[in-house]
Amino acid sequence: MSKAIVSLTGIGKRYGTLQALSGIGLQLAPGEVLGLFGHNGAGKTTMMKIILGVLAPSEGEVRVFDVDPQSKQAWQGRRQIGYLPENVSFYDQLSGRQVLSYFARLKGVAKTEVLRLLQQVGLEKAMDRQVKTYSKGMRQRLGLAQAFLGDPKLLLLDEPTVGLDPLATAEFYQAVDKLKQDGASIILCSHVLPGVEQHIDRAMILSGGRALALGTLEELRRQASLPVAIRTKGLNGTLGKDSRFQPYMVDSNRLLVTEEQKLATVRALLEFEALEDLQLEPADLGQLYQHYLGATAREAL
Ligand SMILES: Nc1ncnc2c1ncn2[C@@H]1O[C@H](COP(=O)(O)OP(=O)(O)OP(=O)(O)O)[C@@H](O)[C@H]1O
Repeated sequence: MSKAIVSLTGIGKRYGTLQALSGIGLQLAPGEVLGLFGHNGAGKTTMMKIILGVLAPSEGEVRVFDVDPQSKQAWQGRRQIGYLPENVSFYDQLSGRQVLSYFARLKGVAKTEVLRLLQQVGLEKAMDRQVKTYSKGMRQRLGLAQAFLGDPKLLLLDEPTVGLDPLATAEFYQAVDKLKQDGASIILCSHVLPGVEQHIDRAMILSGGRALALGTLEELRRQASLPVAIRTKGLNGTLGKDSRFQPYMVDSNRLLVTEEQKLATVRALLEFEALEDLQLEPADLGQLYQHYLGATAREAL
C-alpha cells in the first residue's frame, strides 16, 4: 500500500476547557476523497486546520506528506496543498484576475494557470471586475480557483458548494472528480449531503469532536443495518394481498427489507408476470447521517 497522504493518530484538540476533537484517527490514501460531515461545532474546521498546520493538536500525531505540518520541512509541501476556507474573503478592491495572480505568485504557479482556472470556474467574463461586485457564488468560485492553483496533491475544501447554484455545484464536482483522477487526495467538508455521495470514497461523521463513523458508504450501511427500499411498478395492489410481503410494505408499491432479506424478496417479486420494473434504494448518506447522530442521542438518554 502506498503511504498515506494524511495520517492522524489519536488526535485531540482543546480550546481552554472545551474538548473540540478527541481520538481522531485517519489514513487518507493518494487519490482518495473523504467526505467529512457533522453539525455546526462538530470539529470539522478544527480538523482541517490541524492538517494544514495552522493549529497544533493537544494530543496525538499528525503527518501530512509524511512530515509534521507544523515543522519547517512542511513548507516544502505547502505548494502541494489547496485550501478553501469556509468563509472565503478576498481583497475586495482587486479584480478576480489580480487576486488569483497574487495567489499564483505566492505559490510559484505560472501565470498561464490563472487564465485556465478562471475559465474552468466560469469567471473569465468577470475576471477584470473588482471582487466587491461579485455575487456570493462568484466569490466561492474564485475561492475554488485559488484552491485548485498548482494542481494540488491534497485539497481541503470547507463547505465548497455553499452559495453555488445547481449547475455550478455540478461543475464543481466535475472539477473534483478530475483532480481525483489525476491522483489528488481530497477532504471535503459539507453540511449539504445530497449529491455528495457519488464523489466520495469514504465518509467520516463527526459529532462533539468524535468520529461516530468512518468508512465507505457500503461499510456504513452494513454497520448500521439500515433497511433497503424496493420499489415496484405494475403490481397494482397484488403485494398487499400476499402474506409474504405484507409485513414489509410501506405503501402499495414499496417494501422495506433488511440487507439479508433483499435477494430472496427480489427473487419472489420476479415471479410476478405483471412486474414492469423494480428499483433497489439503499440508505442514502442523509439516512446514514441521521442514523449515526441518532445513535449518540439515544446513548445520551
Ligand atoms: N479558536 C477557538 N477558541 C475557542 N473555541 C473554538 C475555537 N475554534 C473553534 N472553537 C469551538 O470548537 C468547536 C469545534 O469548532 P469547529 O469550527 O471546528 O466546528 P465545525 O464542525 O467546523 O463547525 P461549523 O460547521 O459551524 O464550521 C466548537 O464548539 C467551536 O465553538
